[in-house]
Amino acid sequence: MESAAVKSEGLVIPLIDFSRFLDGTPAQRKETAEAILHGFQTAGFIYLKGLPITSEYRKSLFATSAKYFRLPVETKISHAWTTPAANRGYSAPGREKTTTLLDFEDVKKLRDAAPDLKESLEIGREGEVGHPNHWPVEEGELVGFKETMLEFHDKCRRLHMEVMRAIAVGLNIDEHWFDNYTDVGDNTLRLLHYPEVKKDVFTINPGQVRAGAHSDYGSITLLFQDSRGGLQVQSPSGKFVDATPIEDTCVVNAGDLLARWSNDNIKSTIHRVVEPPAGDGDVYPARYSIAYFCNPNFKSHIEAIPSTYQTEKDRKYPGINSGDYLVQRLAATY
Ligand SMILES: O=C(O)CCC(=O)C(=O)O
Ligand SMILES: [Fe+2]
Repeated sequence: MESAAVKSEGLVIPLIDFSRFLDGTPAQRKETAEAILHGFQTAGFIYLKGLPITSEYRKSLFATSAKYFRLPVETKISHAWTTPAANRGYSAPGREKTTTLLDFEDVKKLRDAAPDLKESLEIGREGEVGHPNHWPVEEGELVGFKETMLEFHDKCRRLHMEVMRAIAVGLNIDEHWFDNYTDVGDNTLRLLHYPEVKKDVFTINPGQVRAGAHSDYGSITLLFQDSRGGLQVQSPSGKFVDATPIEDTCVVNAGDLLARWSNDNIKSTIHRVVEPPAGDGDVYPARYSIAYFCNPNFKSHIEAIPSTYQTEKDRKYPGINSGDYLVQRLAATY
């Protein structure tokens, strides 16, 4: 059943057992779908447990990610991130600055003052014409890397479709309404590594964070975090609240395009990553997370979902192409 994973400063993030949607009775499915929609409408964030992802699988995935980040930086740079349209490859520390600013020059200033302390690898849909993934060479510890990541990409593609089905049930529209918008899997798997860092880096520069405050761009994000902590979500009053790691759960948050698609019925909430709770010693240990950014198929035309408005004049936004919207958002932050 449902309980609160986070409850602070007016922010309530529910913890929901997704197996009750996937395998439950019709009544359990409906109840779970309503809880999920309610979480997205109020916090913009939920935690899901009971996922078809075992803890062994998850451990092995994080171990594979850590092996990738152990590669020498020159090797990683050889398959670097290139353009917003491709959105694939390696980003070295300081490359991307996540922010709520939309102007490239404003973002640049902020990045120069307090670069994000993270590195990442973006993996897009394998086979997207014109945009090959930038795979590391498979040798040594990295043998099997591509297969592991593509398998996980597909598991998450299915999970995205199921979460959108839950949203549809919650909204009282056809359960499969979103299927034609989510089946292609134009989603991005992002491995993230926040390297070990001296504690005084944060005290010397009070603006320093591991990842700057931002909202995500797409439909939903599936976020798998390790046990370190540091993720924070903005409360209705503007305070940042810890979204503490809970074993074997996935944090799911709605993105800006889903907020727009739902006529602002669903919230895309600002979040960031700061230093974890202080432990002993003069360094904060490394943190790993794996984010899967889900999007409506890039070819989709996004217009207010039925049931999220009453009359034509209640529609807040004109229609927009999903792929164009996302590329425009990515272009500001790199
Ligand atoms: O690493 C995390 O926990 C959050 C990362 C994130 O919000 C992002 O990459 O959009
Ligand atoms: Fe994010």
